[in-house]
Amino acid sequence: AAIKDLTRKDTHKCGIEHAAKHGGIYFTQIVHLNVVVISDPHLAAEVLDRTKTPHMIDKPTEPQFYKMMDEGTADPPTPSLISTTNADPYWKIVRKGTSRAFTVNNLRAAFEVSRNMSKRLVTAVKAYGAAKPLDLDAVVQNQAFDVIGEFGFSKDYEATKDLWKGSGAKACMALKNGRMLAYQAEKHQQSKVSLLSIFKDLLQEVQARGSPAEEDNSIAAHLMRTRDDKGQPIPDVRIWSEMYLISQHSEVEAKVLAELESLQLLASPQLPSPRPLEYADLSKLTYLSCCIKESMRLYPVVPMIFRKAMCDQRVGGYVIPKGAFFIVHIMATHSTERHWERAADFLPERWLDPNCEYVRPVDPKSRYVPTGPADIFAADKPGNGKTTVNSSNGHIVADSRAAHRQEHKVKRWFPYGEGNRQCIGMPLARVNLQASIASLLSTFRFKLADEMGGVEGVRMSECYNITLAPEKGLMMHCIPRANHANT
Ligand code: HEM
Repeated sequence: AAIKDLTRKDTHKCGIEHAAKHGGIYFTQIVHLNVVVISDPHLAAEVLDRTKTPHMIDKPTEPQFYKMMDEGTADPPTPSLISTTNADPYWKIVRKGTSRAFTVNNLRAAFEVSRNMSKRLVTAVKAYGAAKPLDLDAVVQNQAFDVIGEFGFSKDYEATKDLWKGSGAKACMALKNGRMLAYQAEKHQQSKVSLLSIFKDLLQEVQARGSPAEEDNSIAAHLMRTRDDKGQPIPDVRIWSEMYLISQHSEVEAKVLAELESLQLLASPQLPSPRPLEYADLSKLTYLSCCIKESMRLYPVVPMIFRKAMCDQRVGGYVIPKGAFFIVHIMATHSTERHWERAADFLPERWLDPNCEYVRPVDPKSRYVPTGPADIFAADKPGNGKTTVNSSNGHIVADSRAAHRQEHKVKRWFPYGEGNRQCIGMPLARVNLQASIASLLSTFRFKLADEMGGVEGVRMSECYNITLAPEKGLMMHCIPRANHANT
């Protein structure tokens, strides 16, 4: 069944279906790989535990996991920041260097870039008109591509200017296609060549600029400044779900609009040009922020992440042998009935509770208890998760961290991952999501195109290519609010 699952375009849904049947941890075999799939938040926390991951659990290097990504970004294929192992000293150096670009101080600059690119997108979508449906998934990716290009590398790709024919839009498309998995290998091969040339050109351009100025805070500048331990320089992201979900829930949309209107940010026939969005507005858009979190719960952009056991592991009372793989199934964790009330429903209000992202500590049901069928590796099963294996001598030792975790908050929502490999671009992604969605929603009303086949059709078109997206785009009519009453 696992091979059949793997060739499904919506292979992410298999993990959700199996988790519903087998629970928060189950074993499967994918080709010849032993894989443990996890969707219980406590067990996910154990696997992604920052103190454990550096040496006991690491990124897998087997070609089944990141080959496509590494091939598309370097020739010869080289592990990128996302696929390097913790054990590789290069990862630590690049992570440290790159993270300097994402400081809180730099977020204002990120907001400026995001606002400018959102403005451009609004202009391009207006010019396109409301009569023909537009692939909203593609155009918001163009916006994100421009933001990352400008904020990260001081490079304006202009993907948001000419949404389809421009060189930036083509580069963005190559990036999208470059992620294609095994069942679309041919498409991936075609994109690989163009993808490689995009990265090569960008690198040449950045190098040709010479040493970055002191005030230059871009990712490129920080990478150029980064040195390894010998003092040598180092060798040579989407938001479709939010727009869709908000547009499908009129009561939610009404609340978002009321929030935008209260801040004079909503376009209408009476106010065709509302005031521009400011950085300070982001923290006031509370309900919009709830909508974004709820969308990322139901449609996490990265539905699963991968790890490998570097030595025997004890997870949730099971002994997982060295060499086994973990899939931490973010999407299944986000949608399990065991941990979420009305898990399948889009309910932004739940996020008004500041503790919504954590497992309810008082709920005894929320603690994972190992049961029969998933007990594949149960050579030793104390069932309390309070022990672990010492990596240096292989001895089982008391795990004070696990006990500590039980008393502290465990996340049931982690769309950006968790632990030492958590998404480094999270601060930028958060600002850009809020700014771009606020800009689009304040200007347009969105209507799902008939060809999408309604809510059911959208659900059926979900496609997993490392990230999650509707297979043939998200076709929507974008109707300017300035021409129509906001009803
Ligand atoms: C909505 C937007 C985004 C989501 C949901 C997202 C999600 C994720 C997740 C789940 C991981 C962890 C992978 C793992 O643990 O195996 C990750 C890693 C990463 N992300 Fe993002 N990401 C987003 C945007 C961005 C942006 C805008 C950037 C950069 C400009 C970025 C750069 C990275 C990098 C470099 C890593 C690897 C970090 C490492 O392994 O040390 N991401 N992302």
